Amino acid sequence: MTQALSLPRDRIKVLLLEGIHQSAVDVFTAAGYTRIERYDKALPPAELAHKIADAHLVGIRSRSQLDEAALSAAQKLIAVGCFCIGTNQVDLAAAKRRGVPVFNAPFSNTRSVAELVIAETILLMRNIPAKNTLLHRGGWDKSAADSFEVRGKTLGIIGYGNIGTQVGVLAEALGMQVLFCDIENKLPLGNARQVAFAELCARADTITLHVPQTAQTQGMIGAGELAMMKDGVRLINASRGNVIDIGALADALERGKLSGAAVDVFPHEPEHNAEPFVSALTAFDNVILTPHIGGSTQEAQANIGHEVAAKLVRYSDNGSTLSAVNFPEVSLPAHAGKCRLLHIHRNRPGVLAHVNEALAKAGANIAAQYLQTDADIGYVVVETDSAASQDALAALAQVEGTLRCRVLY
Ligand SMILES: NC(=O)C1=CN([C@@H]2O[C@H](COP(=O)(O)OP(=O)(O)OC[C@H]3O[C@@H](n4cnc5c(N)ncnc54)[C@H](O)[C@@H]3O)[C@@H](O)[C@H]2O)C=CC1
Ligand SMILES: O=C(O)C(=O)COP(=O)(O)O
Repeated sequence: MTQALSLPRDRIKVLLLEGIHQSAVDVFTAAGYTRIERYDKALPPAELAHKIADAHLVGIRSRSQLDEAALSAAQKLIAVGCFCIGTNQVDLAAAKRRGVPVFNAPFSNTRSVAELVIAETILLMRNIPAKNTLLHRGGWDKSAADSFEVRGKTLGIIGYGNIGTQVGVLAEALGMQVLFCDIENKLPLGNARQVAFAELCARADTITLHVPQTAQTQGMIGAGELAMMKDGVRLINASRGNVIDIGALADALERGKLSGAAVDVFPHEPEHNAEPFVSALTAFDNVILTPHIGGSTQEAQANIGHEVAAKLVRYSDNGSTLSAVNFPEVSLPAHAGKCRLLHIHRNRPGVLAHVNEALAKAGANIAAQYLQTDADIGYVVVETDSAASQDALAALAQVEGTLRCRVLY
């Protein structure tokens, strides 16, 4: 698919879904992007395909599925912004094949998730969920049985990335011992120790999951893994819903293997606030259930809105792909007085020579050139004089292997 775009900002359609914060709108508006369409929920597939068809910049959160079908409906798409951390809801390879970079906010809601997890660690160690429910029903159970301080207890963190490390630091400040597992060797913060999964399970009083959704993490906690954990363990999942086998978790809770759990993410989450929530876990008073709000704080949402909108504006205005999750990263200076041509192509031998030939034939004088490639695509940015830019763009669009090209003034 080849697409040449050269649009004034007020004709670029920005589609924002899932209640993205006003801060994003403010960034777009201040930058001159006034054609903004906003929805406070995710759209069902047919409506999404319809709305995305003429969108140039699309902003989503964790709910909207930008799969092959949705992306193929998005013929004008320049870039996608995930206004969250996870990008598993986007077919990143399909976006890349179309020359569409995807951005996210890799740490704007990290602290919010970490604070929730620490709060849940304390509440679970004190058996507050079941006690709270009992009082709401008119009961009273004043007892210290099976209630513990977190001080001196062991927290096991699975996935020691941005969130896992924050949780670890906060847990140590409360006097907890921290063990963690990760597929990578990680620098332990404070007195945390990286251990094998079996050791973490054997020693942790509370286990919290902070892995991304990948083929490897799907169902990574099932009956076998739960059996390896200490009797009476507390389990927290604020990562992704399919990381835990919910049937196995419900079974372990039923048998009293676990003293409690806190779950923020589910294999099936309601599409919107009016849809009922159905889960085997609603049967357990000792389970804290939250509606995927780990990152839903005013601070996080305002920061994310600002951060991701700024990345989309920067790419749209000057071609910078810095921190794109599926694209060669190019950080570009401003291009005052020059016009900038962006060319995204399949990474095959000789493409750059053809790009330069095309530019030469169009009479474009190259003032600066930037190139980054990965195994699949190449991204070339060329600065030239504006007189030749339309001819140069037309010539670039003809280069074999072109995925997208645009001109920026
Ligand atoms: N509940 C919520 O509202 C939120 C949920 N999340 C979820 O939390 C996840 C983690 O976020 P971050 O810490 O920012 O990500 P990150 O990428 O900084 O850290 C993830 C860590 O997990 C490790 N990992 C990957 N596969 C693993 C495996 N099979 N076993 C053990 N470790 C593995 C990685 O090496 C990395 O250290 C996100 O991908 C997202 O799905 C993020 C924000 C909010
Ligand atoms: O940041 C993430 O990955 C999250 O899971 C948060 O998703 P949300 O923006 O609340 O839909």
